[in-house]
Amino acid sequence: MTATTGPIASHGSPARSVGTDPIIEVSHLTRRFTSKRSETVALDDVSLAVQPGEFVTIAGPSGCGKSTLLKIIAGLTLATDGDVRLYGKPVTGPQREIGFAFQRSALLEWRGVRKNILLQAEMRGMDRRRAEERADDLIELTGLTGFEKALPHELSGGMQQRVALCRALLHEPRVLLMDEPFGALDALTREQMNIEMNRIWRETGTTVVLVTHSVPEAVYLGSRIVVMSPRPGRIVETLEPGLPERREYGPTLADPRFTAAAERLRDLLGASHAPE
Ligand SMILES: Nc1ncnc2c1ncn2[C@@H]1O[C@H](COP(=O)(O)OP(=O)(O)OP(=O)(O)O)[C@@H](O)[C@H]1O
Repeated sequence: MTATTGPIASHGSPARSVGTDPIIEVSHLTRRFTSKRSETVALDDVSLAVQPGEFVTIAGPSGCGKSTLLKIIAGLTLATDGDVRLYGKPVTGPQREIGFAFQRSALLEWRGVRKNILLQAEMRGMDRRRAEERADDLIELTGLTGFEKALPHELSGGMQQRVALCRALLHEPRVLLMDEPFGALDALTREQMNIEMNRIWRETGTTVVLVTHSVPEAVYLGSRIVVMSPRPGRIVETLEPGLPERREYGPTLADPRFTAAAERLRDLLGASHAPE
């Protein structure tokens, strides 16, 4: 693992600016979906502050409002009540200054790896040369060198997710929102992506909020793990295992701080799955 220089590291050193203002601030958020026949309360009074440089994982049972929370932070859907601030400003519509990665990589089948990554630059009207340099740095960072022209169907699922990740990071967002980005991958590829994600987080200093159903993924990646209840989604507990930022996979999984947090998370999710 080599330290990266150049545009990738341009957020400055990946300093965790503890004690500064939150980069994301969610206050008393409620989201109801109302139709003629029913009303669903997806989120109920959720408050969460994310500091610059944190890696927050959000775990919770299916349907507890995790995706809705990410979409509200991104300004893709509005809250019914409550307030969201990103970079200190109220979120009132779609946010451009973030990266978003989904479970499905959503690549264009007829475009090669590099051109799929550069789509982000085209949509934003970024300076072409800067974008190309940045794309090449990201291709190197994510181990895609040699596959620049490969089409999505020629790539493994893990490689496709790496391309999607490069695209989400191309414009150097300070905040990256990820909705189950590795959920469709096999277990070994998922582990590999977790290891890479930890490295990319450390090397870029990006603030990450990642939604997951996986207990090991939540604890391995998160500097903080937010646990949600079944619908209506509320935050039931926040875990801070205190693991170092650099995490070798095997030793981390055997670390008592990891095992204790994983056990607690399993308990909370298990308890929240119990019939009412
Ligand atoms: N656009 C919508 N219209 C109506 N109901 C919605 C809409 N989006 C989400 N919901 C409902 O809100 C609740 C929360 O959905 P959401 O997708 O946020 O949950 P989730 O925790 O991300 O689920 P999963 O883990 O299964 O992806 C669900 O009951 C869902 O049916």
